[in-house]
Amino acid sequence: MENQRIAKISAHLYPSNSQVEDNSGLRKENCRAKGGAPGFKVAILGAAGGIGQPLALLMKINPLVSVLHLYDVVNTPGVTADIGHMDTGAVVRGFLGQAQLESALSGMDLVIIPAGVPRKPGMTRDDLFNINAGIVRTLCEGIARSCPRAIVNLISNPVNSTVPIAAEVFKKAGTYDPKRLLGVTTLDVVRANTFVAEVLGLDPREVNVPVVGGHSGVTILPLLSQVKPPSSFTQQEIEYLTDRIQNGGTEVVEAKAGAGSATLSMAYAAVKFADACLRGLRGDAGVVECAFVDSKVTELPFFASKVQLGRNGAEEVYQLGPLNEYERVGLEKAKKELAASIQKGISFVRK
Ligand SMILES: NC(=O)c1ccc[n+]([C@@H]2O[C@H](COP(=O)([O-])OP(=O)(O)OC[C@H]3O[C@@H](n4cnc5c(N)ncnc54)[C@H](O)[C@@H]3O)[C@@H](O)[C@H]2O)c1
Ligand SMILES: O=C(O)C[C@H](O)C(=O)O
Repeated sequence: MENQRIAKISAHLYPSNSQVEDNSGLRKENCRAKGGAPGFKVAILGAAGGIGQPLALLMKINPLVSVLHLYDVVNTPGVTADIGHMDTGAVVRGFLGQAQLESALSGMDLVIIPAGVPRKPGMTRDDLFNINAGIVRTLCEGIARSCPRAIVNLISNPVNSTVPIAAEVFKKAGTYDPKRLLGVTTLDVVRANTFVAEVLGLDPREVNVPVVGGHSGVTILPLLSQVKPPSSFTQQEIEYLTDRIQNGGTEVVEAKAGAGSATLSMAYAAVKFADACLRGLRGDAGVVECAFVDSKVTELPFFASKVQLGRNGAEEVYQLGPLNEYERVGLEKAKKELAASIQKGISFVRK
């Protein structure tokens, strides 16, 4: 019933998914456009949300994007109308509700997923599992049907479990390509760069901190011994920075006091990562970012580390490099928690 109502509203709002208004009498097919500009086709699932809206805005500005599909179960007509008026290259189309998921996904090169509920103070990311696991499963089933070769950037929490869920869905459908599924941990790197730069008195744009493991509490493992430019830290600085990076998400959740979690810095991080994926797809050399991927770096089936992005997604997953004693202890803690979260995701689909 609800789906029918949404489909009806949507058909009215998007008669041909044209950017040209019907009420002028001028229809898309009567315009002089010769087809899309060169570039990649990108879909955002959860595009009307706190992350989705600024992410859509930033992707509309990205010169590598020719077509931008905005999908959500609410509010995409308004977001699409608004963003569609920006005089940048990408053509924007909106899709509302499950009935339009297939159209939203068909032909996409990159799918970014920030759909799902965010934390409130006092919650862990794992507390989101019960709601977000089902959302991610449904969306990934759609990807397996409509764009099985797309690169997938998964943002929805808990990332340590939603990436294994997505992998299981794709395996079930026979479409799993481990290189094409990437859990987005860029916000941890963005935060680490910011906090380390502050301590060292540097410009954050000059700093690069590898952050490995996963995306929750102790699974977020900054490798301060590998910071670029090479830097040394006191033990007090190491403990302060590790704690702040691991709890950066909670810092924002508490500051927002019930109004959600990081959205603006996350949209920035998501675009940074998506842009790297698109440059990789284009064939640029030397595009390296941290991401939570199918991995043989540890005994765990998934792990975040530096990956080389190319025409096929995560083409090379890099080893961790030399760790100091503090980082080795942190790695053991991270692996213990990660193992349980990964298994929880796998069991959700296999049960
Ligand atoms: N990976 C990271 O670093 C990171 C950072 C910040 C937030 N997150 C996570 O991202 C998710 C979204 O956060 P937010 O602040 O944008 O939340 P939000 O509630 O503001 O937006 C979520 C959007 O998802 C939509 N949605 C719900 N079910 C859907 C479905 N089945 N299909 C499509 N869309 C659906 C909602 O309608 C809403 O518009 C949360 O799970 C949050 O924890 C991850
Ligand atoms: O902390 C959260 O719940 C959202 C996100 O994972 C973050 O790191 O900001």
